[in-house]
Amino acid sequence: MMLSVNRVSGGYLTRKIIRDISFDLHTGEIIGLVGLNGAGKSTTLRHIVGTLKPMDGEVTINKQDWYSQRDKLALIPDKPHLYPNLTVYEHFEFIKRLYQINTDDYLNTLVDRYLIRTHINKYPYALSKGTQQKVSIISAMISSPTFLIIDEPFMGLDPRGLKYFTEDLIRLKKESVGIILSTHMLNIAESLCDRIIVLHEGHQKSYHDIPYLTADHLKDVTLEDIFFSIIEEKR
Ligand SMILES: Nc1ncnc2c1ncn2[C@@H]1O[C@H](COP(=O)(O)OP(=O)(O)OP(=O)(O)O)[C@@H](O)[C@H]1O
Repeated sequence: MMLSVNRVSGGYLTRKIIRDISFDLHTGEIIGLVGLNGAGKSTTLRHIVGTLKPMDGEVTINKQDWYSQRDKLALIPDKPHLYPNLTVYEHFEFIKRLYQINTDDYLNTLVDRYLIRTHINKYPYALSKGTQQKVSIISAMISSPTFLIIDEPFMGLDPRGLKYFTEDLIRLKKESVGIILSTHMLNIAESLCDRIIVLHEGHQKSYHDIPYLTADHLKDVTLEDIFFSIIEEKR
């Protein structure tokens, strides 16, 4: 199965932020999206999950319109969007009903893995930022998406959460989930991703396979070196 971003341009009202973005995401691969603050990473992801409609171009899943395929997508946003009037338990129940999930096995595994059990009856206001982020991660994972779209997930996580989340991304990739990961952590992007897109001022500046980045002629070059050479080109 393939998610295709075909020459997508878009932004907010009349303000165009991203221009002519194109790539294909296959199931079982992780694409990293990196760029400076304001480069347009979140805006790109919003076009993929359908929060924003492209001004030009289109997003398709298996060549079908995004709308008909939207249940195959899940988003982990950079800031968790939790409902203030629902407890953690009620959030998970809501997702279970929405996606008609009949078993708690996977949910229970994740709740223990991310140490959420003691918070299960709390409302979002009583949760730390990192715990809210974990609730958002679990909510996205239990919906068993074909494509998981992730916006800068690492910032609020403690070292243990970071380790388990990174391992979960590798597991999901093995289970044939296609993942887009927007992040500022270039070392994590380099180790986890199959391909990297560098976005700069709304333009897709580089789109490389990790095998290309680690090929002989670039063997002493890191993603960080490539990143800086791209973003400082014009200065
Ligand atoms: N809701 C919005 N309404 C209007 N403009 C917005 C909105 N969200 C973002 N922008 C603008 O779009 C541009 C790109 O922002 P975006 O959040 O996509 O960047 P980013 O690469 O994700 O940055 P960061 O790394 O800081 O998260 C910025 O100039 C920002 O001001």
